Amino acid sequence: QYTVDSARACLVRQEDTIIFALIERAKFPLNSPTYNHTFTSISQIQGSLLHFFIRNTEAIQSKAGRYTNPEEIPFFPENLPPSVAPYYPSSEFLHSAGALININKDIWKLYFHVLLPMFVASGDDGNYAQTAAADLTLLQAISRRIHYGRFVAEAKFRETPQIFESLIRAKDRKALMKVLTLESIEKMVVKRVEKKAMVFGHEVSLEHVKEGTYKVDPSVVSLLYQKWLIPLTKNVELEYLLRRLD
Ligand SMILES: O=C(O)C(=O)C[C@]1(C(=O)O)C=C[C@@H](O)C=C1
Repeated sequence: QYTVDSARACLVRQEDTIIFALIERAKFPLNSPTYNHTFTSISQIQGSLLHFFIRNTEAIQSKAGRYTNPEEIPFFPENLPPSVAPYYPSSEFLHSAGALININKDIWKLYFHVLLPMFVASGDDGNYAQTAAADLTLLQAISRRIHYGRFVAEAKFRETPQIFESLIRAKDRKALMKVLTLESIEKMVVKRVEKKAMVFGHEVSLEHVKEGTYKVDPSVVSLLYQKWLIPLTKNVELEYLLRRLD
């Protein structure tokens, strides 16, 4: 079962996943042909190599059961094949109306237009398939983190329903956002991810740990959390709560 504390612990663990995924994507330059809709001339591939890669990977993952887990949300939910994996009964923690919140289209646009240019170098090294794979891993990690706001919100609601119910009925977004916001925790998250990016991103050899060079810029990681990941998680929390009494 989820509690506010266990949900927070999960967000902390997801930081590791996101930072390693950032490091893996930052290994490659922008590699813009990956995203070019006219680059692939093979008739089997329609659209960009990235679209081809992600649609097909999501189809396989869907068959293998990835999206039977409510923590996972696909980027292309249209026409996904059903899971063929054995059914595993999971407890239904989320309220059904809010469980369906999906802001992956916004995350997609944000990722390619704003985030990616912040932490990859310009250039082209020809590793387009590897680039698409690294993008998908990172997009999935970011999407899971932001949509995890549904679980955080449900846990908060269950701990103190009396605080939330009247605000939800009044659709008082401003007051709800105020209750959901804990500035001290946000500051801690932003500082911690910067530190993790330093620790995980060091060049390590047997002789020494090289100071001052990082595989992904720690200040970019903290900015990413401060400006986008935390605010979007809070938006998901808010939208979830607004549907909580439906
Ligand atoms: O820890 C919480 O209470 C959350 O709601 C998560 C989170 C975050 O995104 O990290 C979001 C809002 C709070 O202001 C603090 C942190």
